Amino acid sequence: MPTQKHFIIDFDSTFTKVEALDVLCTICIPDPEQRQQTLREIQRLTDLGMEGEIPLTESLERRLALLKANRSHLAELIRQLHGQVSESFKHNKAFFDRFRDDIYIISNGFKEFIVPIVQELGVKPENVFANSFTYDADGNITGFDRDNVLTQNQGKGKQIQSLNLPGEIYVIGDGYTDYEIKGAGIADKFYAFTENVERESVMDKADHVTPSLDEFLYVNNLPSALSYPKNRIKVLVLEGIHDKAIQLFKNEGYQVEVVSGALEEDELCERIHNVSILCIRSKTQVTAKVLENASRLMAIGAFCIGTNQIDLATCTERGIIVFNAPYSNTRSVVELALGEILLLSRGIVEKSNKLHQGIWDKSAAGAREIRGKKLGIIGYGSIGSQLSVLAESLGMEVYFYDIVDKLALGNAKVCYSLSELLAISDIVTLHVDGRTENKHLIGAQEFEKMKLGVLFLNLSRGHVVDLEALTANIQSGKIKGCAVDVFPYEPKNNEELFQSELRGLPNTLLTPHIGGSTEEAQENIAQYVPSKMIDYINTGGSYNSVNFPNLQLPELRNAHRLIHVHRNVPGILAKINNVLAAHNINILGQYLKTNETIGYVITDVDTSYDRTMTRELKQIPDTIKSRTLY
Ligand SMILES: NC(=O)c1ccc[n+]([C@@H]2O[C@H](COP(=O)([O-])OP(=O)(O)OC[C@H]3O[C@@H](n4cnc5c(N)ncnc54)[C@H](O)[C@@H]3O)[C@@H](O)[C@H]2O)c1
Ligand SMILES: O=C(O)CC[C@@H](O)C(=O)O
Repeated sequence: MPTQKHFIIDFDSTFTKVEALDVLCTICIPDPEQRQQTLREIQRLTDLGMEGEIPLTESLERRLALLKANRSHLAELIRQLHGQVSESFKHNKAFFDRFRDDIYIISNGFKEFIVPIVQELGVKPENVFANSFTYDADGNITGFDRDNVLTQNQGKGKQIQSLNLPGEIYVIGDGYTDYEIKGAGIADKFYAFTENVERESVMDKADHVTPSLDEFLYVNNLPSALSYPKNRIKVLVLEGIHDKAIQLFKNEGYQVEVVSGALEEDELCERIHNVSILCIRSKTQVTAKVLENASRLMAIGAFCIGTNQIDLATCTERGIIVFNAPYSNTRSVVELALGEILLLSRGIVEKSNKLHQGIWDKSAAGAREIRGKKLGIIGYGSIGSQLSVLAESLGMEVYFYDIVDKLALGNAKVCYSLSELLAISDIVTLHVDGRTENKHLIGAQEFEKMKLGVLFLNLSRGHVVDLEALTANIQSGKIKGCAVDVFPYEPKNNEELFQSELRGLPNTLLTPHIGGSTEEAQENIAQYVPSKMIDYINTGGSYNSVNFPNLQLPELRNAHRLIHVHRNVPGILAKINNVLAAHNINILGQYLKTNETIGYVITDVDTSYDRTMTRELKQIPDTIKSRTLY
């Protein structure tokens, strides 16, 4: 017969996100300034009591004296506390139902407000042990019932002892008085609960730090609302990604580690072992070697457009999904390109540099309007085509070349070869993607084909242009003005020196890969990419991923979802269904999509089944990854 388990749960900052007396303070002190002052003092006294610095009775006495609360305030307090139950408690109602008889709330708070709140999750009122207020004739709260054992030193332990509970006792709480129960040898295990507050002195003493009730249930093999505790999902965020992304991951309950710059291959290999989600921009190279070290990696987010820095083929073979932000910074790049075209046409770099040296060079020589000039766009994708529209609206004549048939927007004219475009354009601007075949797409021969005095821009990828040839053509005067935002090697952070043959060349605008670096774009990206990754973790949805077959999935309701990624070989779907049939499992919905490398099958099933089935799914030959969601 399994040993009976009893669960002792603290109330303030554990069952609820807040300390009830803090909330009471905001209700019963009307003057804002006095309220703030009192609140600060109350919080200080709470911490002193919770960390074991002063006796809890003293902390309680001093807080109540400051509050000057009345019985009439309690209804509003209870109303507000109803909305403050800890998230992981709320979604684990099934645990509270199943262990109704074995769950106890033992708190140094007050029964008057604890009972109505914990009853919401089905805790029995007779299993709540807490203090009670004392009142005067006008209903003012004067103190607390001194005969209650909870007012004594080690009161919680004494209370539990008096219950004579057979079996194992587990305590979950955030305060020193919760640890004391275990310290006095009355409980078997103490779990420091950190979903709402983290107290080092309490965490140090815990058998296990539990950032949520899900984690507690997971480590104790108890029924949980989630298939996997979110706090076990580690996110590594590199390259100065916008804070909004970090916040979104934290809100989900993930553990987030942030590094401001990029990491070299060996460093990344070291740090990626326990990482489930990797977030990068354009600098970090995610190589096959990195991926070999990433046994837990589920998803990579490229917080940019380009994904050429990621070994996509290996990611796919390993069942690692990749997302990017294909449109979030398009407008920013287009605006920079346009601004640079205007500045270069007027020779503003030279003029500005000279004036900084005190040289007044007021002349129109070589300065041109962009109206009526021929703009040649190489790569007519999201950026190229948007630039085409804006450039036309400024009166430019637009030509474009793309290796794929593209619909010309407005009056833009298609060129059928790169040579044709190079020969016709007054300004050449590069907006191709970073595929390896595009290395040195523009070199000596291509510069040769351009007009004398051409303006040249590269805001796509560094390796697309042969820099030696570019330098020679700027020095010779063939290129009259040039703007470069991307380089074959880019510093990994703002501390590293930028070395390039382009430094110091005339009428050459150099920018540190900031085409997409506007606050608007970075914020958009930081919203878009995490939302895709979180959706993939929570539902299996792969819509708009770079390398997975794209599946948009219905919400999971009263079902478990089996996610299976496998090599794209014949017969896997049949094998999955054979396993399910052998276990007599009812399929509620099934979705399959494949690409050249992998198949992606999602199966929603009834929730009661023999859990050994999931092991059998993993053992199907050619399985890459398999997980269950609920
Ligand atoms: N500087 C920055 O900060 C910044 C910001 C965003 C994007 N980018 C880069 O800009 C480039 C374009 O981005 P996008 O969103 O428009 O990409 P996109 O994929 O929408 O468009 C790229 C286009 O280039 C075409 N193409 C590829 N190779 C070609 C070739 N050899 N000749 C002609 N056409 C070719 C493709 O067919 C496609 O139409 C990418 O390299 C991206 O990484 C840079
Ligand atoms: O922000 C970055 O690092 C890259 C920006 C840009 O090159 C992109 O691919 O979106």
